[in-house]
Amino acid sequence: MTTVFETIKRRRSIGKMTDQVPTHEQIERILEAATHAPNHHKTEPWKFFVLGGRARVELGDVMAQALAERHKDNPHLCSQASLDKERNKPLRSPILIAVAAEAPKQANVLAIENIEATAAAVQNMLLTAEELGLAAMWRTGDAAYDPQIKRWFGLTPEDHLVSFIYLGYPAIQPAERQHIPTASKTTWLGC
Ligand SMILES: Cc1cc2nc3c(=O)[nH]c(=O)nc-3n(C[C@H](O)[C@H](O)[C@H](O)COP(=O)(O)O)c2cc1C
Repeated sequence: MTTVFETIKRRRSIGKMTDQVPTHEQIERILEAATHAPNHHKTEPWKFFVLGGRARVELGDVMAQALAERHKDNPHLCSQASLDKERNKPLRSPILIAVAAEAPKQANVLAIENIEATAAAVQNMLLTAEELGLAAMWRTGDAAYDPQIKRWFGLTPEDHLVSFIYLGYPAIQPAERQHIPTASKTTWLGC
């Protein structure tokens, strides 16, 4: 039986995936794991958009349009090659899950706490993907913060796209990663 700690240590971002599509059961398990994340005021602020097949092509088209719009005053920053690159991004994996944090609906809820809860949900998803033997990668980039992209998902400008999770089966082995020792990040007080 693998422990949570072992799964945490084994998880790595994997950017290259095969064409094999994860099953609905696998995706549903990943979504369920997300909903067990801690969240203040029990807001459960997350929303998930599972994209496969043509939906990824449609998102890529909107991402390319949004890129062109962002650079409309400096079109030289927006070559055909960069538009094509942007359009192809969602095709890097067979499934893409966009994870959003809703803007607060109650006065006592802080936007940052909804984002934090959703980030915890994303980590649950990455760990569950790891446990299922899938490859996953948390990506953002300018598209995640673009109001036009949010609108395409039916989100408001105040909602936050916390993660595009690229999901599939690994086509590569992740490279070694060196961690900064916790000692240099930690201050012990009173113990
Ligand atoms: C908020 C956030 C945004 C990220 N966005 C990107 C991204 O746009 N592109 C990318 O290649 N990786 C992105 N990553 C993944 C990191 O590059 C990756 O987690 C880091 O290199 C550590 O590698 P590991 O996940 O294998 O431990 C993002 C991670 C987080 C937490």
